[in-house]
Amino acid sequence: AEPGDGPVQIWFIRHAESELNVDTIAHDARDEGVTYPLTRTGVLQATALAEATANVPVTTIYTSTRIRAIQTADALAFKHGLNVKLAPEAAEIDLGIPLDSPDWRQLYRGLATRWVIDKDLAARIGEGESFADVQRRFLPFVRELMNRHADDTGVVVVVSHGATLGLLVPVLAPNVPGDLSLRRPLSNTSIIKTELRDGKLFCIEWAGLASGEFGE
Ligand SMILES: O=C(O)[C@@H](CO)OP(=O)(O)O
Repeated sequence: AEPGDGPVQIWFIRHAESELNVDTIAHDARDEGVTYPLTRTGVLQATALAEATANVPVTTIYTSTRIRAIQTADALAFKHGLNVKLAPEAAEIDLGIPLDSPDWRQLYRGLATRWVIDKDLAARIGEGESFADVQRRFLPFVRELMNRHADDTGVVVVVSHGATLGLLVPVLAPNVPGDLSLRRPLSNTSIIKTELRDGKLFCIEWAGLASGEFGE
Protein backbone atom coordinates (compact mmCIF):
# COMPACT_ATOMS: atom_id res chain seq x y z
CA ALA A 1 0.00 0.00 0.00
CA GLU A 2 1.08 3.55 -0.60
CA PRO A 3 1.88 5.43 2.61
CA GLY A 4 -1.32 7.16 3.69
CA ASP A 5 -3.71 4.48 2.34
CA GLY A 6 -3.11 1.77 4.89
CA PRO A 7 -1.91 1.57 8.49
CA VAL A 8 0.60 4.05 9.87
CA GLN A 9 4.14 3.59 8.58
CA ILE A 10 7.27 4.34 10.56
CA TRP A 11 10.28 5.28 8.45
CA PHE A 12 13.65 4.97 10.15
CA ILE A 13 16.17 7.15 8.33
CA ARG A 14 19.94 7.30 8.78
CA HIS A 15 21.19 10.90 8.81
CA ALA A 16 23.10 12.41 5.86
CA GLU A 17 26.92 12.39 5.67
CA SER A 18 28.54 14.02 8.69
CA GLU A 19 32.13 14.82 9.59
CA LEU A 20 32.17 11.54 11.50
CA ASN A 21 31.68 9.63 8.25
CA VAL A 22 34.72 11.06 6.45
CA ASP A 23 38.00 9.33 7.34
CA THR A 24 40.15 12.30 6.34
CA ILE A 25 38.52 14.52 8.99
CA ALA A 26 39.94 14.25 12.54
CA HIS A 27 37.61 12.58 15.01
CA ASP A 28 39.22 13.74 18.21
CA ALA A 29 36.10 15.02 19.97
CA ARG A 30 33.58 12.86 21.80
CA ASP A 31 30.46 12.10 19.79
CA GLU A 32 27.87 14.20 21.59
CA GLY A 33 25.43 17.01 20.84
CA VAL A 34 26.99 19.32 18.31
CA THR A 35 30.42 17.77 17.69
CA TYR A 36 29.94 16.32 14.18
CA PRO A 37 27.76 18.39 11.81
CA LEU A 38 26.88 17.45 8.23
CA THR A 39 29.51 17.90 5.55
CA ARG A 40 28.57 19.88 2.43
CA THR A 41 27.86 16.54 0.72
CA GLY A 42 25.63 15.73 3.68
CA VAL A 43 23.72 19.00 3.34
CA LEU A 44 23.08 18.20 -0.32
CA GLN A 45 22.00 14.65 0.59
CA ALA A 46 19.59 15.98 3.23
CA THR A 47 18.13 18.45 0.72
CA ALA A 48 17.75 15.65 -1.84
CA LEU A 49 16.04 13.46 0.77
CA ALA A 50 13.58 16.25 1.53
CA GLU A 51 12.86 16.71 -2.21
CA ALA A 52 12.44 12.98 -2.77
CA THR A 53 9.94 12.67 0.08
CA ALA A 54 8.08 15.94 -0.56
CA ASN A 55 4.88 14.06 -1.49
CA VAL A 56 5.06 11.52 1.35
CA PRO A 57 2.36 12.22 3.97
CA VAL A 58 4.78 12.75 6.86
CA THR A 59 2.91 13.62 10.06
CA THR A 60 5.60 13.60 12.76
CA ILE A 61 9.40 13.75 12.81
CA TYR A 62 11.47 12.40 15.70
CA THR A 63 15.20 12.85 15.72
CA SER A 64 18.26 11.74 17.66
CA THR A 65 19.81 14.69 19.48
CA ARG A 66 23.14 14.51 17.60
CA ILE A 67 23.44 17.56 15.32
CA ARG A 68 23.90 15.42 12.18
CA ALA A 69 20.50 13.84 12.81
CA ILE A 70 18.85 17.15 13.74
CA GLN A 71 20.14 18.80 10.56
CA THR A 72 18.78 15.93 8.46
CA ALA A 73 15.45 16.01 10.31
CA ASP A 74 15.28 19.79 9.87
CA ALA A 75 15.64 19.48 6.10
CA LEU A 76 12.55 17.24 6.15
CA ALA A 77 10.77 19.43 8.69
CA PHE A 78 11.22 22.61 6.65
CA LYS A 79 9.96 20.86 3.52
CA HIS A 80 6.87 19.52 5.27
CA GLY A 81 6.19 22.53 7.49
CA LEU A 82 6.64 20.44 10.64
CA ASN A 83 8.59 20.85 13.85
CA VAL A 84 10.97 18.14 15.08
CA LYS A 85 10.63 16.17 18.28
CA LEU A 86 13.90 15.48 20.06
CA ALA A 87 14.60 11.87 21.00
CA PRO A 88 17.82 11.35 22.97
CA GLU A 89 16.85 7.64 23.06
CA ALA A 90 17.65 7.46 19.33
CA ALA A 91 21.24 8.75 19.62
CA GLU A 92 24.05 6.62 18.22
CA ILE A 93 25.34 3.67 20.22
CA ASP A 94 28.38 4.43 22.34
CA LEU A 95 30.45 1.57 20.93
CA GLY A 96 33.45 2.13 23.20
CA ILE A 97 35.70 2.23 20.11
CA PRO A 98 37.95 5.31 19.76
CA LEU A 99 36.39 7.30 16.90
CA ASP A 100 39.73 7.80 15.17
CA SER A 101 40.87 4.19 15.47
CA PRO A 102 42.14 2.87 12.11
CA ASP A 103 40.52 -0.46 13.06
CA TRP A 104 37.11 1.13 13.74
CA ARG A 105 35.20 -0.82 11.09
CA GLN A 106 36.72 -4.16 12.00
CA LEU A 107 36.10 -3.61 15.73
CA TYR A 108 32.52 -2.54 15.02
CA ARG A 109 31.91 -5.65 12.93
CA GLY A 110 33.36 -7.84 15.66
CA LEU A 111 31.13 -6.32 18.34
CA ALA A 112 28.02 -6.37 16.14
CA THR A 113 28.69 -10.05 15.33
CA ARG A 114 28.86 -10.91 19.03
CA TRP A 115 25.55 -9.11 19.54
CA VAL A 116 23.45 -10.33 16.64
CA ILE A 117 25.04 -13.68 15.67
CA ASP A 118 26.38 -14.99 19.00
CA LYS A 119 23.46 -13.34 20.90
CA ASP A 120 25.86 -12.06 23.54
CA LEU A 121 23.77 -9.10 24.73
CA ALA A 122 26.24 -8.24 27.50
CA ALA A 123 29.29 -7.89 25.24
CA ARG A 124 30.83 -4.43 25.33
CA ILE A 125 34.10 -2.68 24.54
CA GLY A 126 35.62 -0.70 27.40
CA GLU A 127 33.11 1.80 28.79
CA GLY A 128 30.85 1.45 25.75
CA GLU A 129 27.23 0.30 25.76
CA SER A 130 26.22 -3.36 25.62
CA PHE A 131 23.41 -4.51 23.31
CA ALA A 132 21.22 -4.88 26.42
CA ASP A 133 21.97 -1.23 27.34
CA VAL A 134 21.00 0.04 23.90
CA GLN A 135 17.85 -2.08 23.83
CA ARG A 136 16.82 -0.69 27.22
CA ARG A 137 16.77 2.88 25.90
CA PHE A 138 15.75 2.47 22.25
CA LEU A 139 13.08 -0.24 22.32
CA PRO A 140 10.72 1.45 24.84
CA PHE A 141 11.02 4.71 22.88
CA VAL A 142 9.88 3.04 19.66
CA ARG A 143 7.20 0.96 21.38
CA GLU A 144 5.73 4.08 22.96
CA LEU A 145 5.75 5.81 19.60
CA MET A 146 4.01 2.77 18.05
CA ASN A 147 1.26 3.06 20.67
CA ARG A 148 0.98 6.81 20.30
CA HIS A 149 0.53 6.61 16.53
CA ALA A 150 -1.34 3.28 16.34
CA ASP A 151 -4.54 4.86 15.02
CA ASP A 152 -2.86 7.36 12.70
CA THR A 153 -2.43 7.16 8.97
CA GLY A 154 0.53 8.58 7.08
CA VAL A 155 4.21 8.34 7.94
CA VAL A 156 6.07 8.91 11.18
CA VAL A 157 9.79 9.55 10.64
CA VAL A 158 12.59 8.66 13.06
CA VAL A 159 16.00 10.09 12.11
CA SER A 160 18.80 8.14 13.78
CA HIS A 161 22.09 6.37 13.10
CA GLY A 162 23.74 3.49 11.26
CA ALA A 163 24.48 1.23 14.20
CA THR A 164 21.36 2.07 16.22
CA LEU A 165 18.94 1.49 13.34
CA GLY A 166 20.88 -1.30 11.67
CA LEU A 167 21.06 -3.42 14.81
CA LEU A 168 17.84 -2.43 16.63
CA VAL A 169 15.15 -2.30 13.94
CA PRO A 170 15.58 -6.08 13.38
CA VAL A 171 14.81 -6.57 17.09
CA LEU A 172 11.51 -4.70 16.63
CA ALA A 173 10.51 -6.06 13.22
CA PRO A 174 10.55 -9.88 13.39
CA ASN A 175 10.66 -10.28 9.60
CA VAL A 176 14.16 -8.75 9.45
CA PRO A 177 17.15 -11.08 10.03
CA GLY A 178 19.21 -9.76 12.95
CA ASP A 179 22.39 -9.56 10.87
CA LEU A 180 20.87 -7.80 7.83
CA SER A 181 22.81 -4.58 8.51
CA LEU A 182 26.09 -6.51 8.34
CA ARG A 183 25.16 -7.68 4.83
CA ARG A 184 23.25 -4.54 3.81
CA PRO A 185 24.79 -1.60 5.68
CA LEU A 186 22.72 1.58 5.82
CA SER A 187 24.35 4.36 3.86
CA ASN A 188 23.65 8.01 4.64
CA THR A 189 19.94 8.90 4.17
CA SER A 190 19.00 5.22 3.71
CA ILE A 191 15.39 4.55 4.71
CA ILE A 192 14.01 1.52 6.52
CA LYS A 193 10.25 1.52 5.88
CA THR A 194 8.06 -0.28 8.39
CA GLU A 195 4.33 -0.60 8.89
CA LEU A 196 2.27 -1.32 12.01
CA ARG A 197 0.48 -4.64 11.61
CA ASP A 198 -1.49 -6.09 14.54
CA GLY A 199 0.53 -4.01 16.96
CA LYS A 200 3.86 -5.21 15.56
CA LEU A 201 6.34 -3.63 13.19
CA PHE A 202 6.62 -5.23 9.77
CA CYS A 203 9.53 -4.10 7.59
CA ILE A 204 8.39 -3.46 4.04
CA GLU A 205 11.69 -2.12 2.70
CA TRP A 206 15.29 -1.93 3.95
CA ALA A 207 17.46 0.63 2.14
CA GLY A 208 15.78 -0.09 -1.19
CA LEU A 209 15.58 -3.86 -0.59
CA ALA A 210 12.02 -5.27 -0.60
CA SER A 211 10.96 -7.56 2.26
CA GLY A 212 11.04 -10.66 0.02
CA GLU A 213 14.78 -10.12 -0.52
CA PHE A 214 16.07 -10.06 3.05
CA GLY A 215 17.29 -13.68 3.02
CA GLU A 216 17.93 -15.76 6.14
O1 LIG B 1 30.12 6.30 12.01
C1 LIG B 1 29.24 5.48 11.65
O2 LIG B 1 29.28 4.86 10.57
C2 LIG B 1 28.06 5.21 12.55
C3 LIG B 1 28.48 4.37 13.74
O3 LIG B 1 28.70 5.09 14.92
O4 LIG B 1 27.48 6.38 13.02
P1 LIG B 1 26.49 7.30 12.20
O5 LIG B 1 25.37 6.49 11.61
O6 LIG B 1 26.00 8.27 13.23
O7 LIG B 1 27.30 7.94 11.13
